[in-house]
Amino acid sequence: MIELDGLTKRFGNKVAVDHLSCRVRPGMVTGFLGPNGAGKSTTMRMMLGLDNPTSGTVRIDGRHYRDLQEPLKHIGALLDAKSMHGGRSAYNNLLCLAQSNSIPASRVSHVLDTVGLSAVAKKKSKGFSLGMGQRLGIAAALLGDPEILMFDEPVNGLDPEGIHWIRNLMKTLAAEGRTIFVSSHLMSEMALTADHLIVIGQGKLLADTSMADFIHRNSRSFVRMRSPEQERLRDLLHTEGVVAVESGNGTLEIDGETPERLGELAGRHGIVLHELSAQRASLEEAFMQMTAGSVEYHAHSDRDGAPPPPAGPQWGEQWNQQQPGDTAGDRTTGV
Ligand SMILES: Nc1ncnc2c1ncn2[C@@H]1O[C@H](COP(=O)(O)OP(=O)(O)OP(=O)(O)O)[C@@H](O)[C@H]1O
Repeated sequence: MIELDGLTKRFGNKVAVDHLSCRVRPGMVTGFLGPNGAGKSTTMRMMLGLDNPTSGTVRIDGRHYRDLQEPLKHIGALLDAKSMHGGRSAYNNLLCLAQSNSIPASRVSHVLDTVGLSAVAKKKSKGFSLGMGQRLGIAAALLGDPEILMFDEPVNGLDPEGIHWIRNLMKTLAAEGRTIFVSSHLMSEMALTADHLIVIGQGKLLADTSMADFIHRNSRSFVRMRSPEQERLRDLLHTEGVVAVESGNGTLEIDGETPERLGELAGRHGIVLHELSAQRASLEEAFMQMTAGSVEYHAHSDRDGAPPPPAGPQWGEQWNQQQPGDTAGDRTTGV
């Protein structure tokens, strides 16, 4: 378990992490989300004792990182894949780490095998591709067989096979009861990997909840219907008090109803349907919805001449408006 209590980090006037309090629990993959500059890397660096908090605390299994003896046996991390000594072989890089934490040399070969780098174990790591460097960083994280693992953008540079592999590795490690904490900007990948999400914006905690709950609260779900007898269908829905909105291409969108009820209704009146589908937003859409208009760093296209987006709601505002009552262990915090 990783415990953050009032964790705060200032760089001069810049508050990178702002009174962050949350728990990263064992037995699941917890995704760490936030737009560029939200404070994710700074938070992870403080967890590993690489940055000192301005105030607040972070504990690894109840202890400060600096108080852990042989820390690689408690927490393994992939933060910067380029942090390896380029002039050393993959094997020797890992051997040095192993020796500094009293880890038997046999683990080096074991983790190189796990990440698929055995064939290049004797090659200098400066010649490694981005993906190979990423695998070596993951091997280092696994070296001490720790109960807690932290990965910052682990799929960066990996090919599709590598992405599939790291996804399954994280799920397997979580199923063994370990604490897995992972950041990524790849929402589609995060949606497939994480069970739980911690979301921050401008250094503050915005959401600490299950993946399903996050998507449910931050996205619209509706039923889409299409029929060659659209007039009859519209009349029927109107008569039944169902509000349908036309969305172009002859489709109707209906909020607050189930496909089962609408399908049965159409069936009872002999109306042919060409489409009846439940529409649920993706994690990416839910994330964009939550962060709309409040991201710190926007890109603008010069070519389309579009003006910058209007000032939207602040981070987490929409989230806070949608609080029907938290479930145990799940919560959100206002900005
Ligand atoms: N050493 C530093 N000195 C000054 N400012 C810093 C330093 N490290 C981070 N910051 C600032 O703190 C804020 C948070 O940065 P951080 O790298 O933690 O964000 P992030 O969520 O990891 O971003 P990204 O998704 O782009 O990697 C940013 O505004 C960044 O410019």
